Amino acid sequence: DFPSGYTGYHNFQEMVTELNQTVTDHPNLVRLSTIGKSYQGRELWTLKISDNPGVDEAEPEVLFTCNMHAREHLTVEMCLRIIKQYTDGYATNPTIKNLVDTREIWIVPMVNPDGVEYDIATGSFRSWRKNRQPNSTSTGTDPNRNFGYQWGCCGGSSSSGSSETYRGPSAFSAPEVARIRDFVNGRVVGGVQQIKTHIDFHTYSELILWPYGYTYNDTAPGLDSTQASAFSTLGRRMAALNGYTPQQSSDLYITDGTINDWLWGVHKIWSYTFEMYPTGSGGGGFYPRDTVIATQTARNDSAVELFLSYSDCVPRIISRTC
Ligand SMILES: CC(C)C[C@H](NS(N)(=O)=O)C(=O)O
Ligand SMILES: [Zn+2]
Repeated sequence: DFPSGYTGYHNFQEMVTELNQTVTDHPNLVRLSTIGKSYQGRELWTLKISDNPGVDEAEPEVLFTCNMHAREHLTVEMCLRIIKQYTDGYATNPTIKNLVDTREIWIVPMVNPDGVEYDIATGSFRSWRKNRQPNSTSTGTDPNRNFGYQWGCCGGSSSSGSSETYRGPSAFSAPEVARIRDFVNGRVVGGVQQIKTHIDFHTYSELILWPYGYTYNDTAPGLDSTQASAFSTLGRRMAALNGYTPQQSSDLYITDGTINDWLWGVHKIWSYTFEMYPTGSGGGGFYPRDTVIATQTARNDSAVELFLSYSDCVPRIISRTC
């Protein structure tokens, strides 16, 4: 489990307990489901938040994913913060009520539960990143290099099984990644993808990132200048609220097979990565103590609210129609 100084973080079971409590507290606002299992058989729990959550209403859908990388434990806390804000806040905050009434919000708080449990299993952190799936030479596929858009195209991942950015033997070879693929593909209803926007929470560096990651070019097939402008405008507006640095993903470094590139490249979902606190190893790097959880998750409240407000039509932020 988490060592002392870190017991405020949620391990897999504590996260599940929190989800079950949310269902108990807000039965009319949430539905708990699983999109399948991790490599080692842990459920990939998914919470839907909306009015009439048992009904697929004709409302824009929003996806939040967290803890894809095992050691990035602050991110499961971010997904739990969003769950708390948009359920506990429903009765008292009219802005939150309106967003919940007019959107369907999907949250996957722990995309990589096997990696999370491995990282904390000995009581000392192991700096684990990947999933726990064996490969030909080592263990672990990087889920954020295993998605099937421009997979392995561009030097933004590794073919070596021991690498931290091992892309896997083929796209979607990681069960956790294949389950996200299946869930998102399943949200195509009547030929129309219902999910309009997505944020993938990572740590660290305090950045807001948008596609593409596989190329340095601002525009590329499937991403024109108007779309690039909408991505950057919303990214900059959110960064003004949380103090992160906004930039195209590849300005950080080239990556291929990421969730952001697949969600946009294949589904035209406006997909971002938030790299949370700290900016550098001075703040504890991947392992800030649990005393930062409350402030560093609440820090994103207004950015998430703005994001949800534009989730029906992101181009509206540059005065375009959908
Ligand atoms: C989303 C990309 C561009 C950055 C991310 N950085 S992290 N969270 O793994 O350190 C990653 O390498 O997957
Ligand atoms: Zn990460």
